[in-house]
Amino acid sequence: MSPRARTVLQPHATPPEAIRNFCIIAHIDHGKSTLADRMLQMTGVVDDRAMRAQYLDRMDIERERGITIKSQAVRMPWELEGAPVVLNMIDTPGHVDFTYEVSRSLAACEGAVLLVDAAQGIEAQTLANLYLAMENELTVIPVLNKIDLPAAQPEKYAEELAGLIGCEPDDCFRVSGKTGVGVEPLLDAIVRQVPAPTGDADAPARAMIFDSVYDTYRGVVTYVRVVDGNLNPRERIVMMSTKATHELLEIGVISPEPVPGKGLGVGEVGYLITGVKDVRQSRVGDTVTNLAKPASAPLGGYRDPKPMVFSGLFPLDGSDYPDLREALDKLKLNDAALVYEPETSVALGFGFRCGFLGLLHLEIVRERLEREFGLELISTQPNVVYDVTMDDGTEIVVTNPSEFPGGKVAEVREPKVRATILAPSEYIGAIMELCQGKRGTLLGMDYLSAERVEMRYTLPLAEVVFDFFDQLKSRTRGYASLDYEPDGDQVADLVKVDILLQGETVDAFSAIVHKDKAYGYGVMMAGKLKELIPRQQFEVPIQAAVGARVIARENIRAIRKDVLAKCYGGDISRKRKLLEKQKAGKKRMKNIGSVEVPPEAFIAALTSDGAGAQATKK
Ligand SMILES: Nc1nc2c(ncn2[C@@H]2O[C@H](COP(=O)(O)OP(=O)(O)OP(=O)(O)O)[C@@H](O)[C@H]2O)c(=O)[nH]1
Repeated sequence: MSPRARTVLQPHATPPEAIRNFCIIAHIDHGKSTLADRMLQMTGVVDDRAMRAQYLDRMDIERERGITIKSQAVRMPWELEGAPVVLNMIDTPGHVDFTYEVSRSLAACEGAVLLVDAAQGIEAQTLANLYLAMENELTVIPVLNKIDLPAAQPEKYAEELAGLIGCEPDDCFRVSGKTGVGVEPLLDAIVRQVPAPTGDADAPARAMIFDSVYDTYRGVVTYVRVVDGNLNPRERIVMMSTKATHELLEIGVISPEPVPGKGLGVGEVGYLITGVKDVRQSRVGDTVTNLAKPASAPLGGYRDPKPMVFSGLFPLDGSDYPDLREALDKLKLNDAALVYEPETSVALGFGFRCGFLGLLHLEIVRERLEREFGLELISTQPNVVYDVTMDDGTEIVVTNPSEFPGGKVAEVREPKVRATILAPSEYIGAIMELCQGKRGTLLGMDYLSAERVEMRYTLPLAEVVFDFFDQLKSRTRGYASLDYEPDGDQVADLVKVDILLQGETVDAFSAIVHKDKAYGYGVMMAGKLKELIPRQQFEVPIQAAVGARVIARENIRAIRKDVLAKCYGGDISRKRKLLEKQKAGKKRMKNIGSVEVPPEAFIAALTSDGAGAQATKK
């Protein structure tokens, strides 16, 4: 694969007419990173020897799981009919948890390559991303990928894709990111079809931050798209949402490694370094301007990252608590959406209540804590945020079930989402049944072709974050895909179910559930704990209760474990040894009242129903 000859334009001296800013949008696994790799190779940005699979996915976790968490922007030189051009490719994350980051990356572009796996067809995220691209008024180039696969059906899916975006099936490009077939014509099409950026070169500088990444050596690296004016090294800049000022220590482009330059002009995409150490000081969506000649208004679309899902994280070994705090402090530098505060649990000891964008975000954070910081953790059932209004008008925001007020509650509001589900039409019945069971409301249904249907629902977020995705997959044999976005909140009939061991509430197991599901949750949890908690020397009742009303009960029968039974003859030193051993074993136990529970029982009870398992790759 030899790169085509080209002239390289310098960032500060590139006229906007020669710039094309585009991104690749696709459902997870449809081959976005592979296609991006091929483009890097064909434009000569990465030579064949340095190429490694998924060049742009830098974090180890990303490469191992094959998902893209952080977007990156790469500048690629290209030439069409003798005219040099610059292609800025912005790689976007594909998962629902990161929709806001996707929307900011899209806002930095004029065009989008809509990539669809030619063996799979359109999926829920293809649609969600297409709608986002249309909202941002991007020119969409439809592309069918993986045409080298024997199972590829490009003709069939070209019809589907053309019907969706209103073009002719022949307008859909057919490529293979793996073999490189069709990629060169696609690069030419990007130059022809995607509009060049427009902006006022003489106006005060305005650049939008679409990503910011913490680098151990350089501090925060901020990715920006210049809309008006220009940014130059050593200038002082202002972040318009926080009014914080910084000096521009370095400004440049990524191609594919950082190349410092003399500045960025209208339409350019690049990075800046100011020496700040925390990504919160350089927020995605914010506008950067010049301190000496500031812009009067920021660019639109800025939003604070808002955690949607909360969970408690506790070290398995209580003495690791300071390490956990330090690890979270470090992770926060790279993750503006992660929030946490100390929490104490009767059952699990000292830990942190953490807020995440969604379940995948939770899993990634947890995995990084375990892998990069060597911590062993227990995480409690994830829950959403509830707004509770009391009879006397007091408002309480509940991020932890144990904070749910016991008094006179007037109203509880829970977040809801708009979900888009795509599946073969034979599964309509199964999907409807599932969504109804999850308190969903059908908003509409459309056939994309004779055998594929798009269903739109509103669902409570709390029902989606548990095992919804797993159930959807199993009921549709893996054929359905799901995407969702926040859609305000709704009043719901919710109660808190407590689990009591010998009359003591075990806070880690309290849950806020719909009234109709309280009984089911109580019976399930009591049954599970009965299996998991070893018998004690006295009878232990396990109860599930809503307020003072017990809704389910199990008993763990008593035993008397006589460790001295084997010890005949009365050898006192051996007796002592056995008693010592028993004492050491007891040390690891957590005490709930007088009931001793091994930590493993908590872990099993909290994880065995797969609450977090659905956050893995789609
Ligand atoms: N046969 C074939 N396989 C491909 C092609 N493009 C990608 N793949 C494979 O499809 C899988 C997913 O590709 P990725 O490039 O990681 O997909 P992605 O869309 O970037 O995935 P995320 O980063 O998770 O969003 C990988 O196993 C690739 O090797 C192609 O053109 N042909």
